[in-house]
Amino acid sequence: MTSIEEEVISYVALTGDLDTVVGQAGGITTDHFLDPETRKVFSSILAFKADFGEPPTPEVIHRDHPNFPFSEDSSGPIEYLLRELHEQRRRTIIDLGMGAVGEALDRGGSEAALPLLRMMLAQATTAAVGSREVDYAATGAQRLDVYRQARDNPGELLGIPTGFKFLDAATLGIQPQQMIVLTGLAKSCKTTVMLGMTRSAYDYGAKPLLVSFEMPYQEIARRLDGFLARVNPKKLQTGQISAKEWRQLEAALTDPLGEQPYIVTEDRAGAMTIAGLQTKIDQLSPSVIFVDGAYFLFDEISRESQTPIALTNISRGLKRLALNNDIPVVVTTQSLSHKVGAKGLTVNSLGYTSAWGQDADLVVGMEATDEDFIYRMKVLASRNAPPQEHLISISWEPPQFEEAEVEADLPY
Ligand SMILES: Nc1ncnc2c1ncn2[C@@H]1O[C@H](COP(=O)(O)OP(=O)(O)OP(=O)(O)O)[C@@H](O)[C@H]1O
Repeated sequence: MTSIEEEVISYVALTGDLDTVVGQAGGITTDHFLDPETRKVFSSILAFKADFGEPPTPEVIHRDHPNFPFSEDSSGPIEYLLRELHEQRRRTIIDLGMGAVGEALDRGGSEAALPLLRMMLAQATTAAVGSREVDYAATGAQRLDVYRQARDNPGELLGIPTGFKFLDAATLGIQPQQMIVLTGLAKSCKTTVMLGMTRSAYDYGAKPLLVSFEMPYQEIARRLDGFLARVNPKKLQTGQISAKEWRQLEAALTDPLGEQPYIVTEDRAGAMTIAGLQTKIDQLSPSVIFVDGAYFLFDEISRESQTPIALTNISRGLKRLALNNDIPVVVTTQSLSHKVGAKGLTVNSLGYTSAWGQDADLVVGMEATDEDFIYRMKVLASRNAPPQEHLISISWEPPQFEEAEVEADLPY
């Protein structure tokens, strides 16, 4: 079996892409290679690139290091491999540091141990994924490229479409590192809207992972199937389905939905904490994660759930998940009816903690209106759009979303 270090070297040699590994995003140096043999190979790749402007081919590496085991099979995408390398290095720093701190403590007491402990902590923190520094002063040209791209394609979506034109126009899509909070009172169609977003993400080519603390898988699948086949999900349960609807259902479900997986986890116990969600992300590599009923998550720090401190830590933890994994995190959480005043749902309606409003890049509220099936979708808070609202109809016979006309210029 090849190691992660060998897989990274194989990736560079086979694709010629060294920039992803050693560039700002990858942040890998020879220090990340703990095995002396692979470290030697990686050093020689860097030296080759410095001399000739490009990384060596597998043939060149093979000539200098005949025993190096190239592997075309990789245990995950390059982003995963790089994160594993960072993790491996941080573990080693902590492991060695703890040993040294323990020895110092035995010999010279806390006074001797403390400086070592601080040093180990500083090293482990700077080696952390996501703590890579950027030289703002030197990178204007790179940002200019990004701005030029935006100027040449005005209004183009920057992320995954939500399935709602109103939201897409306001946000330009759900982007990596963002945390999006969908809120509302009980039964305000939060889950239904989130399921709509998961489908939109899937159709766009994203690989969603859905964790629901609100609904069992069968019910989620029925609701998704209902919207897909345009048959009321209730009928799929009762069996009272017409011949025409059955044909629609068959046409919708006989073939796989698409090429990539759409994963729903039933392992709620395993996904109950931020660390549990991180493990799921590590195992399943989704490109976007949806958590339905995030207020049910258990906070490992306070060892509580649904208390103000627990919810604050969970909100912070979810945002960290988005940042560290470079994926969008979309969650639903309930608002409190006694926090809904004359203005209706606001960002303060989330209750218990102000963390959701502070940590989220976008807070979307769903509010029932006096009219059946008509809901107000509100941008309650957004880092890059003003508060605004829009009427959405969610009907069930057949199931469909309909939006009032969107006046803004749409990106598509
Ligand atoms: N098959 C159906 N036909 C008609 N109405 C339905 C159907 N399924 C759900 N609804 C309505 O949709 C609303 C619930 O939607 P949803 O579960 O998305 O809300 P929610 O805000 O996520 O609820 P919760 O408080 O459980 O988190 C309810 O008003 C319910 O009556």
